[in-house]
Amino acid sequence: MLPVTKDRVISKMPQCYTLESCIHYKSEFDEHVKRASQQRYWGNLGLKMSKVVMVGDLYVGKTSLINRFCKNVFDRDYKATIGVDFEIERFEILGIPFNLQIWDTAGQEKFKCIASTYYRGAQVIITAFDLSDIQTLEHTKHWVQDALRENDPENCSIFLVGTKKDTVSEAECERTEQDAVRFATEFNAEYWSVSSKTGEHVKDFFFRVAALAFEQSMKKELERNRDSPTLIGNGNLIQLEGISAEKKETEGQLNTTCC
Ligand SMILES: Nc1nc2c(ncn2[C@@H]2O[C@H](COP(=O)(O)OP(=O)(O)OP(=O)(O)O)[C@@H](O)[C@H]2O)c(=O)[nH]1
Repeated sequence: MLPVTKDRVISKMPQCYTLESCIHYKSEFDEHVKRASQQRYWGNLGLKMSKVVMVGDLYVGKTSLINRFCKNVFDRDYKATIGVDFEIERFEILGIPFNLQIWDTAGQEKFKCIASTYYRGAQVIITAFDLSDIQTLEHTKHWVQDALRENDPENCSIFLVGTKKDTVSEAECERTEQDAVRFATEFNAEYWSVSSKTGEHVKDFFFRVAALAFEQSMKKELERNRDSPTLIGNGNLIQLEGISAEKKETEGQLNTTCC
């Protein structure tokens, strides 16, 4: 099993990728897992939700991918996304509730300016292309650039997803994947191929997204906690006979001056 790293490109999705294994194989994670058992420790962390934005050309299957995962449905009729839409999907990782807020954005040019206002604050950017339409792959670069413009690249995980796997032959898929992996390497993304129609790889893909987002948000919290040393009380909190210690001290100083 391959270790989980942000910058590794998966040319072929390992079938055995599960949320548990993703987490388990991160060596750095062991330390966190131990601490996770200390409920008080986790109780102090604000691990709740990560924002995911899905971008890509119109008709590549962004809405279908989200609907397959969140509602387990597939609609063969095309209904263009107008502006944006979102779903919240709940996970429990290491016993900790963790949500993904998945934003579906419109691929149509006329809605792009509305959709792009929702890119901000994303921890995960998913850029989708149609495996049967190579042009849509070429456009992913621009979609990622646009999404990154609104975010800190250091804090974003990027996924490149080839959709409609059921519509291409094995050979055609492999040919396109060679280009896709090249693109993914260029923008430091993980590559996956899925079919919303059959459901192939869809669940594993979103589990992987959740695992990475969770790990990212946990690391951020740990760093934040490390930077701010625990303060046990302060002048305003420790009360001496109804007057704060800080106030007493000030008064004491005043008194000393007077006498
Ligand atoms: N065969 C097949 N068709 C798919 C798949 N995913 C999506 N489609 C079809 O492709 C068309 C476009 O899908 P959407 O999910 O609406 O595409 P979109 O990227 O959200 O489009 P915009 O909202 O305009 O940006 C629809 O007719 C879907 O039924 C798939 O995995 N296999």
